[in-house]
Amino acid sequence: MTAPHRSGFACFVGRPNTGKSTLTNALVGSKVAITSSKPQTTRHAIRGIVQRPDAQLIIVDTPGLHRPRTLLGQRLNDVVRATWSEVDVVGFCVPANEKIGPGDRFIAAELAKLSRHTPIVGVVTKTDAATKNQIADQLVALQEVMSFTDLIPVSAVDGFQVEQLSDVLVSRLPEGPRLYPDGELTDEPEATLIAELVREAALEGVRDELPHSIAVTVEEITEREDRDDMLDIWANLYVERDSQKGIVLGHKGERLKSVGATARRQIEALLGSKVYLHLHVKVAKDWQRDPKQLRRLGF
Ligand SMILES: Nc1nc2c(ncn2[C@@H]2O[C@H](COP(=O)(O)OP(=O)(O)OP(=O)(O)O)[C@@H](O)[C@H]2O)c(=O)[nH]1
Repeated sequence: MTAPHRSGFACFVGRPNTGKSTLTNALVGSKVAITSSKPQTTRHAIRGIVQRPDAQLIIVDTPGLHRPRTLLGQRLNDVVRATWSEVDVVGFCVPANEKIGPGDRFIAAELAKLSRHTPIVGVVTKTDAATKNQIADQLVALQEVMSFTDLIPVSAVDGFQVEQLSDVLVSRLPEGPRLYPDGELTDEPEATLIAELVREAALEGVRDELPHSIAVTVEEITEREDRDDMLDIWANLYVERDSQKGIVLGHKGERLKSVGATARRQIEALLGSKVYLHLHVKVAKDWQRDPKQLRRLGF
């Protein structure tokens, strides 16, 4: 009897520089390609898809969890937690060659709340950069921070146990068919979050005039061909009536310009990349009362 096919979502969490991206690439097996096709099953950014004969493992991205200092910081943390609670398995990454610190403990405390519903796999990364004793000590130390369903040391650089990690993650997925067509590797950056940032900026100062009339869609995100540190983002800002369009645009479009500038700065902070924001205002008549429009706007 062959094993049932499994499919589902995983994400890696951990302090910056703990090797999450490199590990994702090692698991996926080739550089993550960017396609424009929008996944239907998740609103989160897809980092890569591990295609195996027996399983499809979709690795999603989360922005880092921070000690929140601002409302936006709290919002971002909410997004992170929402992602964690929607995946089938979480990998908590801690490098073998660095002492476990307060940053790791902060994340572990958050993850512990999740562990009743979601399996958490402890991943000791960068084993190639540590001695056998260091690795053993780190496994013990990590186990003392919180309890895991599995604990595994890996190296994305020399490939040590990458296959085994893939097996462990897959074993935690539910049975199910492929969710994406073969060969499709998708990377949808935080489109939902970007739309939220634009909406926030647009509502600043005019909340009373445009209570709930604004919706934002992110139509496309592309990398500039001639430079890899610049993203072009096309977003539409929908209002319900022509009169509201004037409010959003402001005198000679000045208001929209400043909304765009505010949103751009926040998006750049979020993505860690320079951004050119192409922002267009459109009227979608009475969209709040039109189910078809609502669906199109992501509600
Ligand atoms: N020696 C060694 N270095 C690694 C390994 N994996 C990642 N690195 C290095 O560690 C650094 C951080 O790796 P990333 O994969 O970018 O880490 P990350 O956790 O995704 O970082 P953030 O995006 O900042 O959260 C890079 O310089 C990598 O080359 C590994 O298995 N062994």
